[in-house]
Amino acid sequence: MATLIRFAPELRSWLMQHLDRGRTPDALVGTMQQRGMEPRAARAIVEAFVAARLGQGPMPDDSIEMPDQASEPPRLPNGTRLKVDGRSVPVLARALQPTLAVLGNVLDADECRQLIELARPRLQPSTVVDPQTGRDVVSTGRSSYGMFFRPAETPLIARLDRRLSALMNLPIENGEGLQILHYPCGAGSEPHFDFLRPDNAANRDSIARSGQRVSTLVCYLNDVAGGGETLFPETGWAVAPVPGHAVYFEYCDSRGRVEPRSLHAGGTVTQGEKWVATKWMRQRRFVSAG
Ligand SMILES: O=C(O)CCC(=O)C(=O)O
Ligand SMILES: [Fe+2]
Repeated sequence: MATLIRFAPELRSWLMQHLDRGRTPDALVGTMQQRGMEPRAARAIVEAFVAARLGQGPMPDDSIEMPDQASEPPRLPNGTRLKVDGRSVPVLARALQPTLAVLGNVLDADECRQLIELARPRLQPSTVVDPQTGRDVVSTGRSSYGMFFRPAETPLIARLDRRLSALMNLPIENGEGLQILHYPCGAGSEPHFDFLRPDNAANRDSIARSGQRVSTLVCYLNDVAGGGETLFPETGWAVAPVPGHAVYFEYCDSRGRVEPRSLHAGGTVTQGEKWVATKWMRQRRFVSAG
């Protein structure tokens, strides 16, 4: 069941204008609440406009449908400790909306070191998909280096694929190959979403094969002398890159609705260097383009 919420044309143009100017969804919801709108309705309206701008649905005209049911429970299990692969993984911090958690003891020191050494000779400048052409171009904002392991490429990778998918509470086959990123001093990444925007053919094909990306686990592999936090500007969180720890976040529900508050960035490394291993999970079995 859903409730139809109607709104005035003035609200529509006010929202479009302020989203164009880069105001955050939270700030807009806050203003609408101050002007007397019910919080859940305000959030549903703003989310519908944000989703439409991300190519995730039609631009609302004068009404939206607000689902009556509460939001879905997170995929990340409850509790302060997760038991996975014979280890006890503490949940050091957790937020519900959006689902965001800092996990300890995800990788041990030897695993971190091995991942860096296996990846080092295979690193390439990071690329982003050009929204106009759908082609990979070397990113100017990111200025990091990266590589992908194939799923279960070595016994170590197979073990980590198993452990990380168990932590993320999804079948191992839904996982993309583990990605390693290296940020030299001065590098970082621009605020971005990990879900795929269907505004180019490569992303549309990828979503058709494997479904949307639903969750991310970024594992920190080394001690960063300065900077390099993972930043979530919509929540105010800055997660410190502590070796062996990881930050986990979810951004797509079972109906394919994406979470704009999952916006995040790799803060600039101001001293030393930063290495991470990223696992992305899909709605269904991951089938690569090749
Ligand atoms: O480096 C980080 O902290 C974030 C990495 C990231 O956003 C990604 O791999 O998608
Ligand atoms: Fe990301």
